[in-house]
Amino acid sequence: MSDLKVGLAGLGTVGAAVLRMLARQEAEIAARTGRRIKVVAVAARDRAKDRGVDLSQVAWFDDPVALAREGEIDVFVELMGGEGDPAKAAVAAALDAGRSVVTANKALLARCGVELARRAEATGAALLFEAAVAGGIPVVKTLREAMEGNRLVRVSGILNGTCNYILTRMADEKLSFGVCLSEAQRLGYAEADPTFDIDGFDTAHKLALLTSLAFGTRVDAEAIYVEGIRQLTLEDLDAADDLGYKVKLLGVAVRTDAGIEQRVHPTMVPKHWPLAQVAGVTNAVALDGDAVDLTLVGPGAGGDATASAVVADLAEMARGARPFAFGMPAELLLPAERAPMQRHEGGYYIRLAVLNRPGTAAIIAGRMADQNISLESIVQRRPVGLKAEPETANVILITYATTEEAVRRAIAAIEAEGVVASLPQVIRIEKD
Ligand SMILES: NC(=O)C1=CN([C@@H]2O[C@H](COP(=O)(O)OP(=O)(O)OC[C@H]3O[C@@H](n4cnc5c(N)ncnc54)[C@H](O)[C@@H]3O)[C@@H](O)[C@H]2O)C=CC1
Ligand SMILES: N[C@@H](CC=O)C(=O)O
Ligand code: NA
Repeated sequence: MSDLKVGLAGLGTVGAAVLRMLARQEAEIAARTGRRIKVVAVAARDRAKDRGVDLSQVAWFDDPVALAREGEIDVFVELMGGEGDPAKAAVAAALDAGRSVVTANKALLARCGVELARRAEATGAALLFEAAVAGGIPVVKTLREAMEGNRLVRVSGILNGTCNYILTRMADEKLSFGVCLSEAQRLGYAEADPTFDIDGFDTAHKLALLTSLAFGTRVDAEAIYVEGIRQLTLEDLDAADDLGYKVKLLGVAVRTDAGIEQRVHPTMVPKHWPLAQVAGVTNAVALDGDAVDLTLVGPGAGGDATASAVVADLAEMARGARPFAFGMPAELLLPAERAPMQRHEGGYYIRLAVLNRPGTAAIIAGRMADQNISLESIVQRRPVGLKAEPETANVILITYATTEEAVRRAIAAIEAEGVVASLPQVIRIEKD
């Protein structure tokens, strides 16, 4: 059989790792798939940089779109990143020319995944993106191929390695947010613009793709309620620990009577839950079907972990597989009814920095009661480092199950009483 000729645009953390992995595994992959996978052309900004492989026989393109459109290739691999051009133009050019595409670019797919899937179908090309969701975990393939017999009810998990790395090191080693983020960047986990990670958008992009694969709906990132981890303090992580929880940034998509609820936010999970044990750059995705519940755990970011998924997609292409990008023809994907976040139900952690005055606790309890919110606990914690009688105190409330709407109303009513000194912290709780 002829070689599978690959053109690769973007030779950064993931692109360079893909080159090295293909070189390392060449014979093994050829034995398994019956074809050699050969990178014959690349587009990269820095020709001089050492990527640990010999690129002297490879054609260089300055313009990734030209590589995608004109390169003598069977498959175009997009590893530049970015939700717009040149990534979008290059992927579209390859698909329009009937060349299959492998990409790790969840930002691009979350914005125009359905459009790109349509382009692929129009020319008979494939669009594979295992690396775009939870790095090395084969969750896209699992949802596309292995859960057909199930009606999925919920898809959830830790989908961002950078955030889980930051939260783990902050909680375990009491390191500052900034130190942990810099380390995640140094290790190649973070996006080129790390605000995508820490403000929750990267998790939302991945969740949007999982939702489409799981529920057969059109990718709809706009429908996702998103909060990141930037506002979390060591004090919150400590308080959660004292209460028997770990804080994780979760992405959750769940069928409800009102439609599909999609949300990304820091979440307190009981310490004994397997999810709470998922540490560092590791990701975990739970797929809850009517017949099978399963959880996939593995490395969510980093060069080799992500390259593993890119190379698996290339091997699938070498075998001749041409699956639909989202598991079914794009025209059959349905628009999903959006369940509004205000109707979300669950427990809540609420930290209020309040003026240290008699009667404040009664005001808080009263406004909560007005909204029919039952409190599991109410604790006053002295702000970290303060020894003298403080002017403000942190009051931490844990609620029993209630609605987002009730919590927001109660907090607004407490703020209106003039006893709150700074913005309240709200963390949703998942319980047994
Ligand atoms: N780093 C990770 O752990 C993971 C990354 N991804 C995704 O993989 C993609 C690549 O990520 P990284 O390798 O981490 O990024 P990176 O920033 O290390 O590499 C991107 C490379 O693309 C090059 N590039 C950008 N624009 C270009 C252009 N116009 N022409 C030629 N080259 C261009 C850059 O110079 C850089 O070398 C992104 O879409 C990212 O979201 C997905 C999963 C995990
Ligand atoms: N920045 C992302 C990379 C993988 O998708 C992450 O940290 O998870
Ligand atoms: Na994956």
